[in-house]
Amino acid sequence: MRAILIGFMGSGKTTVGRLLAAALATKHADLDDLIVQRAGQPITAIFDQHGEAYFRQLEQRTLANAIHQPGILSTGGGTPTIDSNAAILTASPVPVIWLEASDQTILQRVQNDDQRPLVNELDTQALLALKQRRAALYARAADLVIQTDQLAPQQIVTRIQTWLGERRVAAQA
Ligand SMILES: Nc1ncnc2c1ncn2[C@@H]1O[C@H](COP(=O)(O)OP(=O)(O)O)[C@@H](O)[C@H]1O
Ligand SMILES: O=C(O)C1=C[C@@H](OP(=O)(O)O)[C@@H](O)[C@H](O)C1
Ligand SMILES: [Mg+2]
Repeated sequence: MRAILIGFMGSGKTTVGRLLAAALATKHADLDDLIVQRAGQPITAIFDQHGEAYFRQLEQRTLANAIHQPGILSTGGGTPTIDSNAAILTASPVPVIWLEASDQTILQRVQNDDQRPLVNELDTQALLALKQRRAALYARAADLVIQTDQLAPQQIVTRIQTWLGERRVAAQA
């Protein structure tokens, strides 16, 4: 992988990852899509029929495999909150980019989408409490943080490309 995107549900990992991969003319992998392929059922059905713990097992195995593939990886919002996943992210030389967004932005983006089991299950207060708890874990895993509230997806892509370019130059110096 050339870059890994992390952040809360609705922060734009899937959207930005796809655009970033296109801009870099490389592949895009979305961890949730890989899990759905592996399980043969949508995320909501995995949670309903097997529970979150089973989803997390699939997520861990899928991450361990995906990290060695080329391209851009968009994770799920819970990925870095599992210790073994955080260890994989930290051990890997691949840069980890945290897409940050305010509570208000996140709520606007996820509230009318029924494809996220945790959004369906938690009320607003509990969802925002989860976001707050996870922030420290995202911060620990991240090499770059981008505050995305005022940025369109393509602007975020440009920022990431600039940062990756600077990083490459610094590594060569
Ligand atoms: N920077 C942005 N500005 C406006 N809308 C965005 C932005 N990033 C993502 N979105 C929208 O927010 C929703 C959630 O984005 P998504 O990429 O699925 O997030 P994630 O994968 O982090 O859960 C989608 O409807 C997407 O179009
Ligand atoms: O935050 C989470 O625990 C989850 C986030 C989702 O991905 P997105 O962050 O892409 O919505 C998906 O992995 C699953 O619903 C669990
Ligand atoms: Mg996503």
